[in-house]
Amino acid sequence: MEVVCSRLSLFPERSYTVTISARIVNGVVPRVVCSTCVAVVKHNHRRTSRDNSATTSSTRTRTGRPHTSTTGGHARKLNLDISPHRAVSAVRLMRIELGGAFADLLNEQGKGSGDNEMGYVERTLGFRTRDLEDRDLRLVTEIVGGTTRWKRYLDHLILSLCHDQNTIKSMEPLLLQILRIGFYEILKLEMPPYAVVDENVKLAKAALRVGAGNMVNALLRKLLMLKEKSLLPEPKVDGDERQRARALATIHSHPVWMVRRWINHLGLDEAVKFMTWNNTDPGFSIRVNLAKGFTRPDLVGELEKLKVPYKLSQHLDDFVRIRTGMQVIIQAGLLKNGFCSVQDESAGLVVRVVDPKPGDSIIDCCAAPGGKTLFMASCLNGQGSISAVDVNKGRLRILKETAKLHECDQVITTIHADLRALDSNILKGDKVLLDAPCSGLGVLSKRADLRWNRRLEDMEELINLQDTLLDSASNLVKPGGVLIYSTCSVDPDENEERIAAFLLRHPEFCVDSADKYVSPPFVTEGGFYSSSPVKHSLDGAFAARLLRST
Ligand SMILES: C[S@@+](CC[C@H](N)C(=O)[O-])C[C@H]1O[C@@H](n2cnc3c(N)ncnc32)[C@H](O)[C@@H]1O
Repeated sequence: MEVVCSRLSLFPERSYTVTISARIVNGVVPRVVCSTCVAVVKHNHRRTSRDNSATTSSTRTRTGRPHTSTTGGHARKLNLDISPHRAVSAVRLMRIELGGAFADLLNEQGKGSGDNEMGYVERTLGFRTRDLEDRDLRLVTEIVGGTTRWKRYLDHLILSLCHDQNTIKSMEPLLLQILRIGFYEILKLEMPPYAVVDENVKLAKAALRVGAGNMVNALLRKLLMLKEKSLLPEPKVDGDERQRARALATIHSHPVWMVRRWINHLGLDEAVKFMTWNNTDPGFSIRVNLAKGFTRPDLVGELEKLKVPYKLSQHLDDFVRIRTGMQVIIQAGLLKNGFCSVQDESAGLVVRVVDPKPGDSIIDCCAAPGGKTLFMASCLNGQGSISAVDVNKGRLRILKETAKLHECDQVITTIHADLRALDSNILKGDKVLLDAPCSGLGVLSKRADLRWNRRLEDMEELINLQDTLLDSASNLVKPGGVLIYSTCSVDPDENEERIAAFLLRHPEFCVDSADKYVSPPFVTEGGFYSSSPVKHSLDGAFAARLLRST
């Protein structure tokens, strides 16, 4: 029996196998929700059980478009009216929001995640638009990153502008993404407002139905009107500590628990500066690969040829900073050829704290995907060894392949193992780096969705793991050797507190100040390396050098 999904019309060209449990009464076919839409909805945790049940007799979507295609048929709809960057952004945002569920549905078509973006658009939105140009790609990156970061704030405004407070909860996932894109473009990007309204209305009509387009039109116009009159419904920062944190969390679009934590650790002003940093578009640093004989002047020459603006790093000789032009660098093949890699200077400075020298035997305990391993290997100049340990086989494979590409594989041995189970009688090193799994709270500007995936409960779990891994890593250090503990977090519980607890358990270790390895602005009172987004305009990172006496 051909079944028509009455729910989301997200996947108009798919055919479905659906088990209908409702009975046909008086010849009326019950309205059904296809398994695909149910899966999407379930993963969004937004549906009530009422929505998943068969209710009425309609057999068409609200556009009147059947939600099935003729079996095996691929009637392509070409819609050149739709701006491709918005269509791609909406699909990417669906993938971020619905995670594995949505990606799996896309892959069900037998096409992996490497498939091109327009294929995704076609399968999920139901039409083809023109291919992305470089400018579109830049816009996709900007819109997807920005909309993801500002999600809490955008949802607050969408909710405030809807008459019914439940509207946002029951809203179709795709409609919500289109609204967020429109709100973000109007509020945070300097885009011509009426074009934004027009384009997002067209997208909603083509991908969903006319009614969805009308809703987008009404809400975006209302937003424009309120913005022009400076009447946006902003939360007020007053009340008790919790209420103030809630308001700040909405204004700066972060989870409440993070805001409370930062106000405690940093004070209000610094916490606000930190959130502002997390919401800015990150620049990137590029490290040249000396192991391949490619030098910073070589990279500068290439960037000038490609007309990519750059600045030389003030902290590291092998690094340059760029704000734009990453696509151009990728297309020129500079990364694919192994001439350079993307690495934040904050991570490069951790390697400076390790201080790898030709002849060293180094163990990198949590090595994959290998950013620090490769930088350390390039410092060895072909002499010495790095044992790169990681529990994640896939990520370790990437490390191995990249090491080959970077021509520094001769000094690297990969070891697929859980550090906690590694035999310390077999493996010992002069320098042991533990770049521990952490909350990543120092890299929130680069990883737009991370703030929404981390929970307060994760912190305790991570702290316990960090303690256990520190104990295991310490067993691998030769007497007279050094243990370096690092994170990409700015949270004292994951940094200074872990070292203090470790030193109590291990009196055979003492702190070796980082001031011999990095410049004074990066050295804390306790002798640790710490980079701060607010102070140094770099990602947040931490490293402690601990000398073993016996
Ligand atoms: C912060 S990442 C390391 C990043 C890496 N050092 C770099 O610079 O590219 C943490 C790594 O720890 C690994 N890991 C987590 N638990 C582990 C364990 N018990 N044993 C070994 N590796 C582990 C994860 O698989 C992950 O690759």
